[in-house]
Amino acid sequence: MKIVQTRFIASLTNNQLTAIVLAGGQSSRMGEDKALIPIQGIPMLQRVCSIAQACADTVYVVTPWPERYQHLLLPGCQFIPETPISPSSSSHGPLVGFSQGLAQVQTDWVLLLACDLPNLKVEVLQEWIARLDTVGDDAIAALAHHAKGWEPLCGFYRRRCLPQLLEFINQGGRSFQQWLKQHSVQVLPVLEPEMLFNCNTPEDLAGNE
Ligand SMILES: Nc1nc2c(ncn2[C@@H]2O[C@H](COP(=O)(O)OP(=O)(O)OP(=O)(O)O)[C@@H](O)[C@H]2O)c(=O)[nH]1
Ligand SMILES: [Mg+2]
Repeated sequence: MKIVQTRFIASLTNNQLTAIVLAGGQSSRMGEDKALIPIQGIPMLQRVCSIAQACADTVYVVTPWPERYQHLLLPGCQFIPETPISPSSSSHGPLVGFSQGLAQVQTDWVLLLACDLPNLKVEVLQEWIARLDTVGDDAIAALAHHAKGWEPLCGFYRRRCLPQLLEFINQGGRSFQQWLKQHSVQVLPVLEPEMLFNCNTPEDLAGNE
């Protein structure tokens, strides 16, 4: 008798994961809005959204400027217009933007992506997604790690971390690294570090062409 062993890998399907793309930074180092800069003819925000769509059925773009990006929104992607948390702050940073996106999420896990990641690879993200079911219950996130800390804007968060996140923000916290230090986070393996390349300056842009 032949015994066939099937290796069953439990994995989330696209409708069990939401993606949030952040597009609300000042781009002060770049000197122009990074989200709109074309890489191989496609604006960075649009590139990231199409990768996000390959991973999740629901894709939100959190931004204070939906009108600015309306023309490049892919069908199926939705804006979450960001609101200032204090009248004096024009930009409150990615952590607050993320919290406003997370508040709309219905799935257990969220893929969070910055809009300035021109080298993302769907296959690597899919591989990470396949691991999410094995992440310990105590972990609020699953992220890549490097010498300077976590890679917070290309990784996964549990929806249920929202109350802790809001508490941190209400106490004045604005740093992902500081927030993550307070919690258990699962490390994701980085086999292709170039996919995390972050395009912040004109030199980064020139080097990536
Ligand atoms: N929604 C939202 N996204 C933000 C905010 N601040 C930064 N981001 C996004 O977070 C990601 C990482 O931003 P950074 O590269 O650190 O910085 P930046 O503010 O865009 O640019 P710099 O001014 O050069 O630091 C990018 O996708 C930004 O668009 C914010 O206040 N709201
Ligand atoms: Mg950046």
